[in-house]
Amino acid sequence: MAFVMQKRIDAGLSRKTARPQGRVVVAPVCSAAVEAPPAPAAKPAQSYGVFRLSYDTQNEDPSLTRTWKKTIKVAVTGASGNIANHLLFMLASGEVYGKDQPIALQLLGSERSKEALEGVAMELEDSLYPLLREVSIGTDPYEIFGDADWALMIGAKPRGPGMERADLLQQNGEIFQVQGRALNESASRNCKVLVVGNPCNTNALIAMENAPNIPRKNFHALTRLDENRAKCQLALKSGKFYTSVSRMAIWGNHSTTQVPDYINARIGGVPATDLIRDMKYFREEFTPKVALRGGALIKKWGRSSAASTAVSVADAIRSLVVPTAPGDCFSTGVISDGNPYGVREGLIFSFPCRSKGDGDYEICDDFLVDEWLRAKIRASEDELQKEKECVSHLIGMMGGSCALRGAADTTVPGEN
Ligand SMILES: NC(=O)c1ccc[n+]([C@@H]2O[C@H](COP(=O)([O-])OP(=O)(O)OC[C@H]3O[C@@H](n4cnc5c(N)ncnc54)[C@H](O)[C@@H]3O)[C@@H](O)[C@H]2O)c1
Repeated sequence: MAFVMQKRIDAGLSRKTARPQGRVVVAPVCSAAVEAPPAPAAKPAQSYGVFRLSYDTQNEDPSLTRTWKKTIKVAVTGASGNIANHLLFMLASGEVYGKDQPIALQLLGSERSKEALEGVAMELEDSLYPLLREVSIGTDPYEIFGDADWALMIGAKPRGPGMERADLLQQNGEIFQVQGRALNESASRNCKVLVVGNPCNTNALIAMENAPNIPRKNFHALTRLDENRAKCQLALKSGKFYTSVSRMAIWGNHSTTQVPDYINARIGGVPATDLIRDMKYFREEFTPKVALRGGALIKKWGRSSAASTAVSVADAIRSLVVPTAPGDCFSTGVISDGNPYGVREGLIFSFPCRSKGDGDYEICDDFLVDEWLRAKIRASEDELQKEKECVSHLIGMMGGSCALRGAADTTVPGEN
């Protein structure tokens, strides 16, 4: 049921006093800020700039606010980075969660990006998005994840010169261990978590294993960009516009071992393999074109694919809050526990999924897996198992050794 959101002013204090815990500065109706009494638990992040001001939706255009839902809190890490620079404005505009969904953005940056983060908040202020009701910024994940309904984990360090993927796993794994613990402590118990920062599958695994208070099912790694790229390639090859491509699954890791599944894909409702009768193309061209697309883009433009990644994050979220069309699927990296395809349990693995639009999902169980596909899936699964062993010390597992040292680099070109 929709209801009118309201920031009521009682006894001269803003809604922030409604939160029992935390030491917060509150803004009285018409005078300078006063301090609320200190409380024991972790303090919530303070609102930024214009977002400290009070509002009352009863004074706003009722045709706009009448049907609004309760505000959701969305935490975004790496908020001053390239991907977030596109994504935040999509989130605030309502095109991701809906035009009736007010939103609070809680933005996490690193110590180095503090000033830039303030710049991002200023741009959000100046954009005057009606649905954007609160913005807070900070560098403490315990604060920024406070009560978050969604955590979009984009922030990660880039690979330094000469670093192997195994080093990146270690470096960024430590970030996701800390942030997983913070999610566990501070976020909503049903927080949905989408990890973008690479290596995203294993980072999501680390965050999940460090956040036992949040259901394992709620953790996702972004493979939607790969799905979107695969749809585009099938459109280019078939001569049919990309809106006609469905059931385009990505299996496995977000790396060059990913498996874009042409066997189950459809174009205009017809199996892609009926329309494109060219197995050599599928096996030798299609798969590498999808996996290497980011590198091709950098060669042309000198920039990484931040905009299309942001769009794919928006798509990934929408896939969970809007029901999946009958017979279709979307790809997302999720916990493999209990999957119907015999993939080893305990990995964050990309599967074809569907959703009723309630934030939850199920893994589709009706995808055909032939011998070729199975071998490819197995290779990606093996890689993820090795990645897991490389970070065993970050997820409370005993005795893993890192077999990826000196291995071929499978990071998607154009990404760290
Ligand atoms: N899964 C995918 O499909 C996909 C696609 C593209 C990029 N990526 C990955 O997304 C990540 C971000 O890409 P980008 O282009 O936005 O990079 P970027 O370097 O522009 O931004 C990253 C931001 O993260 C911040 N950061 C670093 N450590 C942090 C921490 N501990 N907490 C919070 N913030 C922190 C940095 O200060 C920086 O502002 C990279 O790891 C990249 O490889 C994933």
